[in-house]
Amino acid sequence: MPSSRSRGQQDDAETSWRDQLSALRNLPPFFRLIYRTSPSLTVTNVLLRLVQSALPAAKLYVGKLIIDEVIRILDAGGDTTYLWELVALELALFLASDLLNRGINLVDSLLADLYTNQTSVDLMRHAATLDLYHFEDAEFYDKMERARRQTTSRSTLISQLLAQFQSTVTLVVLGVSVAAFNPWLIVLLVVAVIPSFIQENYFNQQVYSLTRSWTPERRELDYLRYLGASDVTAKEVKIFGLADFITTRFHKLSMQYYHVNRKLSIKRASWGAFFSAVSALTYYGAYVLIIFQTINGVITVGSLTFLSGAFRQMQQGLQTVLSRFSTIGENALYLQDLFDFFAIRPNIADRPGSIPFPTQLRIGWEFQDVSFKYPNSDTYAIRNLTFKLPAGQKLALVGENGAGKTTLVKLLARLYEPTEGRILLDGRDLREYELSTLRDNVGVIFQDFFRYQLTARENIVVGRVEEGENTERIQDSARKSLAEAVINDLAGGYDQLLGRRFAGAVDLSGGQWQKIALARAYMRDAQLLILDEPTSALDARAEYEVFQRFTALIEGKTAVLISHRFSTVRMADHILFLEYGGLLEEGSHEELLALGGRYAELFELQAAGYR
Ligand SMILES: Nc1ncnc2c1ncn2[C@@H]1O[C@H](COP(=O)(O)OP(=O)(O)OP(=O)(O)O)[C@@H](O)[C@H]1O
Repeated sequence: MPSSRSRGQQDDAETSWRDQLSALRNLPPFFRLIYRTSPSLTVTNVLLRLVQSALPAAKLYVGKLIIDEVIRILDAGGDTTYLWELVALELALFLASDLLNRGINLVDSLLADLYTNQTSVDLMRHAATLDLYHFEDAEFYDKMERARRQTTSRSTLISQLLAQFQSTVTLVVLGVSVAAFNPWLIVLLVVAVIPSFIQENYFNQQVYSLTRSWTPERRELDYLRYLGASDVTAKEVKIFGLADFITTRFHKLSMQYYHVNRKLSIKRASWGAFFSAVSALTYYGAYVLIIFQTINGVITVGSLTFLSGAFRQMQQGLQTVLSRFSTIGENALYLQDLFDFFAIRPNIADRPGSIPFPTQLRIGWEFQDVSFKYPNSDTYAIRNLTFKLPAGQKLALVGENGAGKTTLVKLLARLYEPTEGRILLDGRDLREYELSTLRDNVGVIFQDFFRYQLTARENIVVGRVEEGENTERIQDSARKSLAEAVINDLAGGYDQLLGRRFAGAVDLSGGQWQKIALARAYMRDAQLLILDEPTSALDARAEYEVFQRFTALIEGKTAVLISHRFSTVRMADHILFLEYGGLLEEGSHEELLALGGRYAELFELQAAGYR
């Protein structure tokens, strides 16, 4: 995959410190998201951490007082009450710190769980508002994939962010008390930690660039993993003997990733070791300085333990704060993906002043010189199409594979909008109607309808979830679509779990699935019903029966049928014959036969096959 590699390397160079710093601007909206998830947990968390952050300095200071008091008693003797009070106080501080830590961890994990749930819901809701073409676009898919990862992995950012706040307060408290004894210790501290921070930050940013630039490959790896081990593909993998093909491809790609990643990890570990040695040296430098001061009588032995303890804690604390700062910066960069995803707006949306779909169609639909190009394609899928679909008419679409039948259906349902020309509904542009009522009134069963791994009943109910409790309607729909016989044969009847994914589920044949999916069409009160070849797996007689019932049962409603079987197509009032996205012939079955054109030719071809 040479092209994507070179693109990846370009990304490497592009993701700079500046990106990371500017990504920090994502933190306030992120914090608002956390707060919105649970205001009470967020406030509790901050308060607990605030108290906790004062404890390290307090514990060290009480330790100092204890040592000084012990030395005083050793030198001069006297009452030990004060000493025991100090010991009791240190114990209390220790217990409080442990308790606070547990409280903080608990609140952190509760908050993270709630946040993950909330963002997952937000993500699904937002995805539902987007245009169909977004999902057919690879770049969008990468973005969505990255955003999806954010919903779970970003929950650790919550505790990082709050811990950062806590550590900073701890550092300030320790810093003020150390500076009171010897300000030079602070300078030493900063000198020791800054270079290590810079290297840490550099490598974090490298890892981010690497992960990001490998998104397409990681998606491919996920896909290969799915191909290699999934119920859906198992059959073909066996028949075609694809296991080796898939695993070799997976292995090759995963090793490529492993090698670049290993190189970076080794570099990171080596530099990390070097800087940690520098840290150790400065710590002992400071230690020697404090020991000299104690020997010279400038400070007490208690202060020696306080200062060396505080210095070590500050050094570790500062290192943690700085490296966490770069992890936060890196996480904030990832957060950008989530916010970018939420910023995508659908093009197909209600316009100001949109009107509800007519309760009763008067005129019907009209295509006026409609042309359409898929956003990612240079060629027209529909070309200069002009035709009328009067209210109540049963229209059939015929044409060879790729002629544009499904595309025309997508335009009718406004899943896409024409690139040129207009689609009118009762004399007004389709875009003037509210999307929600349009979707309620246009029911489509696609050839690649979805097989939900749910119960038979739920598989029908998805046609109109509002009617989920209406058993009569569900059974009626099943009867109309010929699914009733299929369901009656199932051990669990309507409550039988279908598919292969879950335990106790029963899989159906292609034709049986189609009958169930067709029942969805009858669940709706839609004014336009479209069947886009959902009957291809039915035998010829069953398809004939299904369509005959369909046209009779939806009497008075407008319908569009797509089928490659002429025995079915001839039932329609009007037929459009499409070729290369354009209209080649149109008329009733008899008219088209009389015309003696392509329709007649293909009809004869099929009829001859049956003779
Ligand atoms: N999502 C898409 N992005 C880009 N091009 C597409 C997309 N879907 C379809 N096309 C192209 O648009 C043209 C029309 O496809 P369409 O699916 O409408 O044909 P069809 O008549 O329904 O075919 P079939 O009988 O095989 O179902 C084809 O050339 C196809 O390659």
